[in-house]
Amino acid sequence: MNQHLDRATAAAGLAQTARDLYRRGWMDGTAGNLSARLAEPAHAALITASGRSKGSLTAQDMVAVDAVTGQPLEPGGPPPSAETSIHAAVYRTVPGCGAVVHAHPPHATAVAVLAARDDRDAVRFTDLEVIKGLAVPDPTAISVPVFTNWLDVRVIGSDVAAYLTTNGSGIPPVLLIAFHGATAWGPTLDVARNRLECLEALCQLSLLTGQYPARTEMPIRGA
Ligand SMILES: CSCCC(=O)C(=O)COP(=O)(O)O
Ligand SMILES: [Zn+2]
Repeated sequence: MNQHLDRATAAAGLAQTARDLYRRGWMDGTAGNLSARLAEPAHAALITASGRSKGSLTAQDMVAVDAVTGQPLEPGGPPPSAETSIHAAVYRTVPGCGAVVHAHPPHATAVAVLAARDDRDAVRFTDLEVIKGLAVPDPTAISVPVFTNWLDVRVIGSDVAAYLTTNGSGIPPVLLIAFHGATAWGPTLDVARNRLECLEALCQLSLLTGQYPARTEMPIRGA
């Protein structure tokens, strides 16, 4: 089933989701960006404009971009998110992806900081029930990749695309960016947001229990 949305529905859903995540403290100080695929034109997605407070977005704060390249489709409008290339990397490599959600949730971001300090490129979570919310074949353990927070965001996008292409299906639909935040995706905006919530819950529980996630034993990077 094609779950891609008309522009008004997509804009309303993105603004509502951004308000919700902002109120939770996951999008402070203009942090975060959200996108959803549009039913038309083909290959289009609507993404939040760059640098806006995510607590008070309106339909005018959404930008249509080519979902595969990330290029704006309506020149002269507001600039799309500075992190559009990461969204495009997910859309072009994950079949059926309808939405991407990026935020700076405190516990996920803390784990991304700790992992980077330990020079890890992935963190492993085991046993926690909430893993089941990530739609993975084996819910007893997952490895979540941690990407370098390159100043040139296009390089992060390239790294994400290479990882998703190499590792294919069966990997968790979430990632961490070192010293930065977390991203999740799914067939719909609600599913992508739920998955981001599951990742934040995993990170929170791991930190609360003193079980900072174990080093993954799997080489998960394609490159
Ligand atoms: C103060 S947040 C720095 C940029 C960032 O990480 C982010 O998520 C928001 O970037 P955008 O261009 O989408 O507003
Ligand atoms: Zn960010």
